[in-house]
Amino acid sequence: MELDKAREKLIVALDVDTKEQALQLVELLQPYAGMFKTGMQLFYSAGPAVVSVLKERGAGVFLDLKLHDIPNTVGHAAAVLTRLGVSMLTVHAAGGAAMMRAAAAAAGEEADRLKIRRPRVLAVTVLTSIDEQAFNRELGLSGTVQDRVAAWSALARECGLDGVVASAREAALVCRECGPDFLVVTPGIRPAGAGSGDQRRIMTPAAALAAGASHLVVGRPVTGAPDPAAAARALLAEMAGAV
Ligand SMILES: O=C(O)c1cc(=O)[nH]c(=O)n1[C@@H]1O[C@H](COP(=O)(O)O)[C@@H](O)[C@H]1O
Repeated sequence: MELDKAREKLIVALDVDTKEQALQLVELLQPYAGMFKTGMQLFYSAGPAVVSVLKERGAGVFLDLKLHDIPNTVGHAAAVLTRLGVSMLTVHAAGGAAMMRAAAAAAGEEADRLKIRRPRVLAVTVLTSIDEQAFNRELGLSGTVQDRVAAWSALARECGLDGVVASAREAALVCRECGPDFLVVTPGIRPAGAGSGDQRRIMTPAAALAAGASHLVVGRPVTGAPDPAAAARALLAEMAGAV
């Protein structure tokens, strides 16, 4: 794969407290990443304005707030977030079909009203920090993680969502279930030898792409490295060599 194509697939998670820290990372990492993810930590601390600041730098923004509430609340929240002009946003598949439909519809309607590009709405399936044991014993869900991810992916697609967030271990299954245009965004990426931290269902960048992941979300292995730019460069080189 060409480096440019690999870059489009790399999303760096800006899990920091301040706008200044986020901008410092963007400056270092923009040559290597196609998009930057603003999650709860940065958004709750720096506020919605941080999205505009990132966009001014030319960065595509993946706004990962994992909405999970009743359909009416999630629909209105998705409309508000659409106004920020983000490229992607997330809801939890566990919120159910009506909630996912409300999010997709509201994002589409608001984008049409403002004549802006509709953000891609993604369903978070089973968090990558959950292993089979926690899935069965703590969440009280029966069956396997793979089956749950496949079922929630199919439901998300039926509800008009653009893709899912899942571990790369389920990427091939989701591609088979939902087709090549459905996005499979995979966190829990760890280069060989990197510490897994709180992640449980992990994969290397090359293996994730080979399994069919459309985008890789990477945080600490890059942002926590002594030289984040060098870590991102190495990761991108591994991705480019993968398929
Ligand atoms: O929605 C997400 O992005 C997400 C879903 C998931 O199942 N697991 C997961 O780790 N994430 C996010 O992906 C990023 C992973 O960060 P690192 O573990 O530092 O690479 C974090 O920002 C998480 O919030």
